[in-house]
Amino acid sequence: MKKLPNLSLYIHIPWCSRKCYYCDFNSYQIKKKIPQKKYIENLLNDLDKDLLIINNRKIKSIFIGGGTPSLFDPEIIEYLICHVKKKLQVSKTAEVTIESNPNTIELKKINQFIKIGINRFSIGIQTFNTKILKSLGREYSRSQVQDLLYNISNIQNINFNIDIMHNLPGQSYNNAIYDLKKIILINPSHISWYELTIEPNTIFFYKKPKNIPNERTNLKILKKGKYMLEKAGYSQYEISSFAKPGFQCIHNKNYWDFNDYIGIGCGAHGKITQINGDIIRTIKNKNIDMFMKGLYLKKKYKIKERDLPIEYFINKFRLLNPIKKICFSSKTNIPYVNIENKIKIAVNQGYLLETQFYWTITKKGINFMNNLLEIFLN
Ligand SMILES: C[S@@+](CC[C@H](N)C(=O)[O-])C[C@H]1O[C@@H](n2cnc3c(N)ncnc32)[C@H](O)[C@@H]1O
Ligand SMILES: C[S@@+](CC[C@H](N)C(=O)[O-])C[C@H]1O[C@@H](n2cnc3c(N)ncnc32)[C@H](O)[C@@H]1O
Ligand code: SF4
Repeated sequence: MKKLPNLSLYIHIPWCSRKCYYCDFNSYQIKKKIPQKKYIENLLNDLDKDLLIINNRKIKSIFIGGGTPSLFDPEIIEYLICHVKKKLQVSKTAEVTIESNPNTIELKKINQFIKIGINRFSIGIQTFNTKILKSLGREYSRSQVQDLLYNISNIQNINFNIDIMHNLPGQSYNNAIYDLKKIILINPSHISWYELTIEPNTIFFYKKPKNIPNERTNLKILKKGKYMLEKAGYSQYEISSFAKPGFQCIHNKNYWDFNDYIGIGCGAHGKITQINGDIIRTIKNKNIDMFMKGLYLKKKYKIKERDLPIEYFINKFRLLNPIKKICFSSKTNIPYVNIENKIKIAVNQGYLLETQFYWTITKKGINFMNNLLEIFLN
């Protein structure tokens, strides 16, 4: 029987204390008390439906993302994890992440989460500059951030990630480098350094910030930032991800390696390969009220063969390292000859290097990723 790809579980919690102006993730500002228990029951029912298509496979990682899942009580998250483990075989060494931001988590909560089996924390800081934070629609006090980061970095052997952003409104070269310097001093095991993108359906899309750094400044920030991160022992293994040795994010890497994942919760998506080679995409309802009424599934379909190369490369190219050619066929079930011509075009245009066993993305390919990916559009 054909070996199926690794499988992970993504759990979406869609509430936030407020909605940031740049964010297009499926998240909603809390208006009344969150019906935590009711939502978790629905998550578990949603999972039951997906169990039918996963063939009893073992789960290698769990990611509780959002939104802001740390808004939930640890007892409720414990109930969730406990029941997930009854329904699925979760590997004993599974990475279990929870996302948080500084105004929804403190030392006591971190310790409670550790006790119930969370072994990776992801904290969204974005920037230390209060003025810039405000312009993003985010607010937390300086002492909240300082206390949290001091406390978490003093927990022995803790695995934690910090999200920060650059290319922010009003952010100078010095501001951006100062943020990175501060993060490096805190010494997290993982840093996600995102460039702000203006996404449709966000406040920034309708009211574009005027004072975003120009391209020259942004390139300077990127060059210096990467140098600082590498010098501090973080190696870049994905466009925006930097990790200390042994701390690459197993869950996110699973996506980029085009492996499988179950996605439960409002707006979550999943990708699940079947024994016959079909790759099934699931997309859950984004609307909380509909989800709570048991209308979990929005769409479920077999990914068309003609769409698989672009889906594969959108993920794989993010990892920047050489791609083993045989992996393409083993993950997509498409013979290599089907994409041979497109690869030739990408090589001729200088976006890819091809050797007997590998494809490697060039500097030009990284800088003009969209042009490279366009070649694989059918
Ligand atoms: C979905 S959020 C969840 C984390 C948590 N709610 C928080 O904001 O701290 C994950 C991360 O995505 C990044 N992000 C969200 N929107 C972005 C955008 N438009 N451009 C770049 N990064 C973005 C932010 O760094 C954020 O921390
Ligand atoms: C942008 S990444 C941030 C990861 C973080 N930097 C880390 O290293 O842990 C995480 C976000 O992606 C989104 N996400 C990930 N997997 C998803 C899925 N299967 N369905 C829907 N959203 C997903 C969620 O909004 C989640 O908060
Ligand atoms: S960035 Fe995080 S806190 Fe802000 S709206 Fe998005 S999910 Fe919520």
